[in-house]
Amino acid sequence: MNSRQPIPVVVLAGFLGSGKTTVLNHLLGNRGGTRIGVVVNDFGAIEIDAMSVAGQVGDSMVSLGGGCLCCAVDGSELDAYLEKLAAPAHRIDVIVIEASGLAEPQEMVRMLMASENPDIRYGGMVQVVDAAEFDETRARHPETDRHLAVADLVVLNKTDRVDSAERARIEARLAELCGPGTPVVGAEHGRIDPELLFDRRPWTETRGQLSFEDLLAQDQEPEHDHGHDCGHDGGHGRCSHAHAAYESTEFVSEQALSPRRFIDFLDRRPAGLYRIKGFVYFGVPGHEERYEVHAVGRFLRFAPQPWGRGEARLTQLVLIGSGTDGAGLLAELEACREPAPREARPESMWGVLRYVARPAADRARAEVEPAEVEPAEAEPF
Ligand SMILES: Nc1nc2c(ncn2[C@@H]2O[C@H](COP(=O)(O)OP(=O)(O)OP(=O)(O)O)[C@@H](O)[C@H]2O)c(=O)[nH]1
Repeated sequence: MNSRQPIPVVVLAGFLGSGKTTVLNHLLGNRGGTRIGVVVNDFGAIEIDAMSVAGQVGDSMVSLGGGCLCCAVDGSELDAYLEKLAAPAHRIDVIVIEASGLAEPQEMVRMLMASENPDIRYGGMVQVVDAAEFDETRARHPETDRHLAVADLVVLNKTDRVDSAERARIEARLAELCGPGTPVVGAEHGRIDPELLFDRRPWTETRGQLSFEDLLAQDQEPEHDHGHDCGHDGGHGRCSHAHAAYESTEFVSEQALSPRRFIDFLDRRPAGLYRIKGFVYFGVPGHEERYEVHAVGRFLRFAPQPWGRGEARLTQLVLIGSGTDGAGLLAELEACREPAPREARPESMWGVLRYVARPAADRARAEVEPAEVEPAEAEPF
């Protein structure tokens, strides 16, 4: 069995100076043992300290050390660089593209969705917004509103530069401009929880030979020995970040979940629920695989995969959010349990299958807008 999963590619967009590079540097500096591939259009923009020890890998690609590779591209080269970054030898877990200057974010998303590269999959679009320049940016760049409408997650950055009344006004405006239920995460200096975008592995998982830089980073981040510092200790734990408070709710079920009820739950998920990850067992005849689920904001994907040999048929989910009602979410998930999955009709899977990435050939033909492939509502049947 080929255990290699396609690498998620997250698009980080936002207007000039909104803080994309700051967010990126924060993600790189707090990635735990996760190996990140970064695509930027200008190395100069990356300020991470590791650049000082960066080694050249060749072909405009540099190693940022400790599991990060970075390449600088223009739009036409993107596919080629994604292919290079996704090469198994690099063991990259997630790729982040800083979209500015490369292409319109929609174009980027379309390109990723049409990509024939089986080693990557589109992983959602994050739009960074400068709180202090909100009105000016919209006035100068009317396309901002279009970008916000297709974002899966919005980072309202530079919240230190506005007072609470102004922040509330911007958040209310964003709620109108963004797609229904799109989460808006406030941040100072781009400090968002990396877990909102990708899984952070424990250091030990990806550490082969310890490099000097690995040791240095571990020294600086002693809390990373469990892979993250969010106090995700099962149940409904509060995160201990000084900059933001996120809660993590975990759900495990030995019983299958009803696809219809689960899709209904996902369609109704509150905007404060920023991320869902894990896998689901539906057990519907013909669809007994392990369905990996990945949601970033409104972005939602399922990926069916075979179960490992002897692996228990379980559903295991982690839900990360802010201001979420953990007990309420668990109660809703409990209500999704299905005691008799084998009696379910195959059509009951349609709602789930709509979120499974289709083969590249189909995707290229479809020429769809992101909003159309991430419908907000389940199929009525
Ligand atoms: N006060 C304040 N400044 C910030 C914050 N985030 C970023 N900055 C500053 O804003 C400036 C622009 O940040 P960048 O991260 O370079 O923004 P960018 O979107 O990558 O910019 P371009 O690459 O030019 O599009 C830098 O001087 C940052 O230090 C924040 O939350 N608060």
